[in-house]
Amino acid sequence: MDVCVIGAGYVGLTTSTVLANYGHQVYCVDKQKERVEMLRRGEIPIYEPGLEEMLVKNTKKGNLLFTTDLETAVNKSDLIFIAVGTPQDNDGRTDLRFFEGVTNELAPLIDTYKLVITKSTVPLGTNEELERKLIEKGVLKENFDVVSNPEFLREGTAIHDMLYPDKIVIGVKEYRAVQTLQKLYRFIDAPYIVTSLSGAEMIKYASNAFLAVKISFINELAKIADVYNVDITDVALGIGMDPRIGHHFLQAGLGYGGSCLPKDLSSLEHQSIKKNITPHLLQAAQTVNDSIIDHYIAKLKKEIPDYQNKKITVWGATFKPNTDDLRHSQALKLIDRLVKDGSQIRLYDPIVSPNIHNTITYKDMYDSIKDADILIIATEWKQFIEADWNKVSERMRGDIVVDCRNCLQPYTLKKNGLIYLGVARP
Ligand SMILES: NC(=O)C1=CN([C@@H]2O[C@H](COP(=O)(O)OP(=O)(O)OC[C@H]3O[C@@H](n4cnc5c(N)ncnc54)[C@H](O)[C@@H]3O)[C@@H](O)[C@H]2O)C=CC1
Ligand SMILES: O=C(O)[C@H]1O[C@H](OP(=O)(O)OP(=O)(O)OC[C@H]2O[C@@H](n3ccc(=O)[nH]c3=O)[C@H](O)[C@@H]2O)[C@H](O)[C@@H](O)[C@@H]1O
Repeated sequence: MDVCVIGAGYVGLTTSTVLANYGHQVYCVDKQKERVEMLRRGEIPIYEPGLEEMLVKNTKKGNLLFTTDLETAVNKSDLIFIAVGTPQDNDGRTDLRFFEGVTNELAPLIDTYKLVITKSTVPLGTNEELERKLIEKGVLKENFDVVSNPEFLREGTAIHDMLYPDKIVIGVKEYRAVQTLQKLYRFIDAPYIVTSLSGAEMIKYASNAFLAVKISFINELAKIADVYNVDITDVALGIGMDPRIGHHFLQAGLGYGGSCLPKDLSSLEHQSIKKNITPHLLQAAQTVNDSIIDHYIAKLKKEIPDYQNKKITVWGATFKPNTDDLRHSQALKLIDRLVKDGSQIRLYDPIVSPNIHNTITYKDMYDSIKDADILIIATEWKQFIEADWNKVSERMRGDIVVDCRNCLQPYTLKKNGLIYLGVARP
């Protein structure tokens, strides 16, 4: 099938590459000229394991073309995916600027039948509104169907998640659209959940909200466990054995960040308030997440009252491992807070070198800890979990390692003469 994908971000690039890899002809459109030129050269603007190789292979085969020319891409395609960003505005609502921009650009280009598929995460009612606007702008009703097909991939495992999803959610008004999508996704073996346009929109928000609530739940329990000298990892293991609870998303730590969980939870909160429903649980999850940095700074202060005068090294800047995404990174929030308190920070991250006031970034992990008094692990990259702790101990001046992600083995550190401070791990 001939497919146009609008937006060459994490979702647009993964969708385009996977569809091209399984035999479809894909035109991936982005309005950023430099990004398109980079992609044409086979360079990828994001870090996503495995994506570059698959992208380059399909670009060379001619299955995957990058362009800024929306008109040609739409003319050549039967299916149009919208995968542009839907960020958070200053009040925490969804900023639909890019999505509405696409609606306006698409309307004059649709003069034969197209399936318009929304991959972007959009508030309830947005796809109904998209249909209404296209008709209002002169597109004939018989020339298109709108489909809501939200994406559930995680950064860092995007290709795997797209190829092996636990379900494919399709919100439709016309059943014929379901058959077309089943043909498109014939290489994916997953159950289909077919629902209304807003039903699909809500499944997406509900998923991210549930994950955020689950993380805040374990983080709140970690605070309680800490004061009772209980190891929170034992508690997570214990409750996770119950299949009704499950082990996933029970890792206590610095809290959730990234480009989606925080913004989608906040958006759902606003969508709810707009209809006069107070979303107590959603608000509580955000309150817990917002409190974590302060909580652990207070803990650090208790252990080391003059921590501002110490040499602190932070390992990890991205919002989680295996991505270069710094959006809403809790690690960056922690660094920001330490800098505000007067500390000079030395930072090492395996992928990014962000330019942060009063922070020196290092290219080598072990150089970054030379003469450090305190080492803080803010993101659980594999390199940190597998670090040579004897070397760390020799390089550091002090002996304190703060594991904000509970990703290290306390015993290994203690064996190497280091003091381990985890999250509720006595
Ligand atoms: N990042 C992720 O892991 C996931 C994101 N989502 C959702 O997917 C959507 C996209 O997210 P990301 O890929 O992270 O976004 P992104 O911000 O990384 O990329 C969006 C791209 O769209 C382009 N764009 C904006 N307006 C355009 C226009 N009018 N024409 C052509 N290109 C345009 C931008 O230049 C940018 O390259 C969001 O709604 C997000 O909530 C859903 C699941 C996973
Ligand atoms: O809508 C989206 O964009 C995506 O948002 C999340 O994916 P992602 O943001 O890539 O990252 P996650 O793996 O969900 O992690 C989110 C945050 O939660 C934190 N986390 C995760 C799990 C856990 O147990 N504890 C915890 O603190 C991570 O460190 C990270 O900061 C969802 O997991 C995806 O299903 C969804 O498609």
